[in-house]
Amino acid sequence: MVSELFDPECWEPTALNDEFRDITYHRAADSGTVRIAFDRPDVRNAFRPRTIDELYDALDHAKRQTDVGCILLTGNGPSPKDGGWAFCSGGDQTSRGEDGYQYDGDEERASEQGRLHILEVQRLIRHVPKIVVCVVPGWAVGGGHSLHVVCDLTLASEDHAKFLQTDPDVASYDAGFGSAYLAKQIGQKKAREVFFLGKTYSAEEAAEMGMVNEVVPHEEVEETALEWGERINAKSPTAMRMLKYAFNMTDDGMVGQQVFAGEATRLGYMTDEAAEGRDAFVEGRDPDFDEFAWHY
Ligand SMILES: CC(C)(COP(=O)(O)OP(=O)(O)OC[C@H]1O[C@@H](n2cnc3c(N)ncnc32)[C@H](O)[C@@H]1OP(=O)(O)O)[C@@H](O)C(=O)NCCC(=O)NCCSC(=O)CCC(=O)c1ccccc1C(=O)O
Repeated sequence: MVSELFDPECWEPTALNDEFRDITYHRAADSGTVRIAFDRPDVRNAFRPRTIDELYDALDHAKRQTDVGCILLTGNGPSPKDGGWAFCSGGDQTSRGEDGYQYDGDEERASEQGRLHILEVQRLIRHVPKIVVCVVPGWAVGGGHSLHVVCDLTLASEDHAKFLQTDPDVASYDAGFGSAYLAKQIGQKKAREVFFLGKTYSAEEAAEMGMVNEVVPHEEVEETALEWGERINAKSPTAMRMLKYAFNMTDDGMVGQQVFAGEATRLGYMTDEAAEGRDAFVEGRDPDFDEFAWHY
């Protein structure tokens, strides 16, 4: 069993799925939605360096599927130990060494240095030209909380989802999206409360604060997520991509401008006008742009 909420009839394992140990990676049987899930339920889906490597690889693979418009990011469960549910409880504190999180005991990667590369995953979620939905079936804590913040949308289980920031308890601090971008979502006072008081919020409270889009009964979470995927996939890929980058741009500085502008350039390249510029160069003649309007 992948997860108690996982309906095997709706999903097919991707080619990469068998290579992964810490996550699972499926594609919807009849729509352009993929499901990437933390698969360490006995430790509330805490991530170690290997987990992050696999997550990055799955997201990067999903990015390159041109018939996929929606990525669901979730956590498998419940825990076989105590029945607890989690999306993700952040960095695995037992893997934490002096210079980051260690590949200890991971025979394939043991020689590498400590890592802090969940931020690379955050940036990929931010820039992937698809809509990323965080599907929260239980705890979203620490670095797991920050992941939900950076996703485009969040759907939460009414019964088990709980939101908590423990970063300062373990002397960690996500000073980027996890905190500053959270403040854009729920306001400065509330974001400071999340970090400085470390309260636990229910799914309903998180929705009222503006960091969760919708709360549904636990057993309906994945069904609803798949419905969201279908809604997303029915829309114009170009419009959705440009909108995502437009939403990002005001907070992402020059990188936000670069990503949006890159897509504008792609659209420009698709025109006859751009073809004339390219062809003129290749044919060794001056370009003739006379037939192209100076649009206003
Ligand atoms: C998540 C809890 C609130 C759940 O509480 P509860 O339901 O009572 O369950 P427990 O009995 O506590 O836990 C069950 C079981 O899981 C183990 N476990 C839980 N979380 C972790 C964890 N994060 N690491 C390791 N193990 C974990 C727990 O020990 C139990 O094991 P047993 O053997 O069964 O006893 C609660 O568990 C909790 O508070 N967990 C800790 C949450 C936490 O502090 N997370 C780390 C925050 S810091 C972080 O995430 C790093 C952020 C980060 O990645 C980053 C930030 C900035 C720059 C770079 C980076 C980066 O790249 O790393």
